[in-house]
Amino acid sequence: MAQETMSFQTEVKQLLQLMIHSLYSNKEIFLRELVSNASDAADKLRFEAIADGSLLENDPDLRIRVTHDAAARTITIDDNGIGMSRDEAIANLGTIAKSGTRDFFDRLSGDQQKDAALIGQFGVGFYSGFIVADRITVETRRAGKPAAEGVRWESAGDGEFAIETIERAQRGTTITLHLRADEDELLSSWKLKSLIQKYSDHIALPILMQKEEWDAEKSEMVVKDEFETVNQASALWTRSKNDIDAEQYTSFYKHLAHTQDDPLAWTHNRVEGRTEYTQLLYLPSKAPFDLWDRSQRGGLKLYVKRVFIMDDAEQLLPSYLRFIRGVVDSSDLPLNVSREILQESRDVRAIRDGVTKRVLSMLEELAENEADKYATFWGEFGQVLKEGIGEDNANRERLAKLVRFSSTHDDSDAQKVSLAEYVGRMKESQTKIYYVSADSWRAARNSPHLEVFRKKGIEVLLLTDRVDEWMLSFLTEFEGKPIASVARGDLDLVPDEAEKEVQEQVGDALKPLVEKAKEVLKDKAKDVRLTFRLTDSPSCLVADDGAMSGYLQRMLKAAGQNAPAAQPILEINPEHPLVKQLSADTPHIDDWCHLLFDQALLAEGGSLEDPNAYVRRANSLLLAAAGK
Ligand SMILES: Nc1ncnc2c1ncn2[C@@H]1O[C@H](COP(=O)(O)OP(=O)(O)OP(=O)(O)O)[C@@H](O)[C@H]1O
Repeated sequence: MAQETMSFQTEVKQLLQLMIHSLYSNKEIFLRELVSNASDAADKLRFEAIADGSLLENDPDLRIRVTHDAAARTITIDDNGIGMSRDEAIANLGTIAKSGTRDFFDRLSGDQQKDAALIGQFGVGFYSGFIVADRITVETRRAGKPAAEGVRWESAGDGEFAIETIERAQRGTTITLHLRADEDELLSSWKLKSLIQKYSDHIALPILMQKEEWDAEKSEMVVKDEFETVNQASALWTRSKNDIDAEQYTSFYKHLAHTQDDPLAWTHNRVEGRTEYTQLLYLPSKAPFDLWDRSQRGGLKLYVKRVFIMDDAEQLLPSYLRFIRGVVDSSDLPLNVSREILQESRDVRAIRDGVTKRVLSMLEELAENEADKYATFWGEFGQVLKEGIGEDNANRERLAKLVRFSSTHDDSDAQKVSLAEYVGRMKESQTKIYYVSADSWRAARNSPHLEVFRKKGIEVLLLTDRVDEWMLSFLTEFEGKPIASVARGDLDLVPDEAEKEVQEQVGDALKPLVEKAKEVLKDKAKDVRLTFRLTDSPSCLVADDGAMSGYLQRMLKAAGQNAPAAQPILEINPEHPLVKQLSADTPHIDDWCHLLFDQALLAEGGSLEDPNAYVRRANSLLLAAAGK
């Protein structure tokens, strides 16, 4: 077929512009990206060859070759992997197939380091070749297709590419980079080798380069025809821990997670017994952009006896650990395992339990020994881990120890306090762990419900994450201490004798006022009672024991769910100067009662059903106070 010229998808054009101009300081990544694609292509072939051995033709030893030609000023990356058909080449090298393209552009920050990290996450690796090349030629043939169905693709990265059918004996893909004028530095075996060792050492496939030898006569290095392997070429996780240094672990992680960031921690071990597997699990230091999308696949790469089977094997991890990256290599699963089979398999369940335990141990160790790193982890992934309290019955207790809160103890919005620490600081007479929830840290901290706790010096946890209330519906106690909302039910803060006496007297005196308020507010409040939990506020709302707090009701409503409407209880502070002015027959007492209720609702972040009525009442009371 004759040569055809086609246009890149608009996004590719934009991406190329961006790549060439803003990633220049990171240009070395091109080799890592192209080698990584070649390695993926070999994995795909090995996988397809399980079902159809003939795909390997007469060339079963998979490898990558990296060569350069100083005279032609080219670098070539050649693999004998799966290759591409004409249609695949057009689709893969002319568009950005992944749906996240728009997201990619939305997320560009202008910061070169950060943008470079995004490139990997969004799978636009191939185009990075254009950072150093002003023309790229790809010659390829899909495994299983005849030699006559080879393909040549070529582009100068300027908006168009040419494609034609060629005769190609060799299966797989050869990518030739025609270097830009100022990239001569790359035309050196030493340079290329050091880049491979820096970025691609962990690739399980041999990466071959031509040998070079010193020629005394010419007094220069000469390139031989013979090839040698320049990387370790064994899957990192199959090697013994003692033979792997931190840098190798880190570089493998970067390859796996498509990121430039170092991991926070990792754990690597072989599990023996009824189900045998090797696991290498990493804790990232940064949350990916799609962490909140629970439908997003996430998880581990699955290998069976070193053969790559699938990415994102989500069955190997519970969803609340979806931020973990890593590899599981099983000795027991069949090579032709599918996602459906994974769901059913007992071995997979055993692996999933094992992986979960391992991750929890890693987190426990971090929390115990490396507080700074644990704080980083918590900041990035704490909210996701909290989902585990609801989802993972078996590990709930372990997870409860890992959860961190902000609290009135250190008066900071950083979530640093563990339940164990809280319990350690509990007052002698205190029987419960107290918390308050609100939309923001500031609102929680200023909640009227906290007033009595401040007075008594009792610590209260400040909950502001959306998952918190949901989580606590599963976590009702810790080390035998009930966890209780300060806004729900009766507080069991035992008053001392003197307080009790005063309370009884005041209670009797204000009975008529309380009865009046009950009657006036019968459509709004389930009950009205006096409270001694407030100092600075005249009133507050509490939920009945067992009922949902106002905050949770509002949250569910905002999420479009039907929250059962439960009326709150209005509590009035008899010590407040405003309340002290009131009695059942104060003029406008109905308006005063509504005002006490509406103010309490506003103070806890709620919204009024009839704001107009509130304004009218407040104004008429202000006018009355002004004597008008
Ligand atoms: N050497 C190769 N052999 C076969 N197919 C390839 C090769 N290089 C690239 N491709 C195909 O082109 C596609 C696009 O490659 P590109 O590097 O841009 O993104 P990706 O590999 O899908 O994503 P990521 O870089 O995140 O892994 C690949 O998914 C693959 O299908």
